[in-house]
Amino acid sequence: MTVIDKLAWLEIQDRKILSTRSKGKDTYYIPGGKREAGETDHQTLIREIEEELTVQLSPDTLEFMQAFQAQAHGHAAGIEVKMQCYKGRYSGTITASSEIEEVIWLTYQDRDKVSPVDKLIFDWLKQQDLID
Ligand SMILES: Nc1nc2c([nH]c(=O)n2[C@H]2C[C@H](O)[C@@H](COP(=O)(O)OP(=O)(O)OP(=O)(O)O)O2)c(=O)[nH]1
Repeated sequence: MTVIDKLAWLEIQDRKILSTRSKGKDTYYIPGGKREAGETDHQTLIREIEEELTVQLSPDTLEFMQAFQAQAHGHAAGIEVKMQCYKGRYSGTITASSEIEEVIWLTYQDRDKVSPVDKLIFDWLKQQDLID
């Protein structure tokens, strides 16, 4: 089985989770991306979050939360994505970069608008009473 190795940033404010939508897509993704050869979790996360949202994650504040795995959205059946999720503080102002069309704060009511792995994450956040 192929598993795509991704790091994701779980940023919750006012009991909503930060999500993004790429140009031309109709499904929301939690921000993050794929590891490049030799990168640590922290290096991948910091790079991807800066690329997508133009903010800088503070390395000392990054804290692993949980990993989730499911069918990768937009890929053939059997290709899965594993998202290792971290929380952490940031500096700067969250702004959509050129690759992102929309930045949005979602609640559990928006579960049908996110990818399969994000549905697992939404379920977990709801269970932990972290999102509305
Ligand atoms: N970042 C992110 N990726 C997700 C989420 N849910 C989900 O299925 N994915 C999937 C989309 C793809 O099927 C899979 C691998 O991404 P991809 O192969 O399209 O990677 P990419 O070129 O966009 O690379 P990258 O910028 O994310 O590093 O990750 C999510 O919530 N956030």
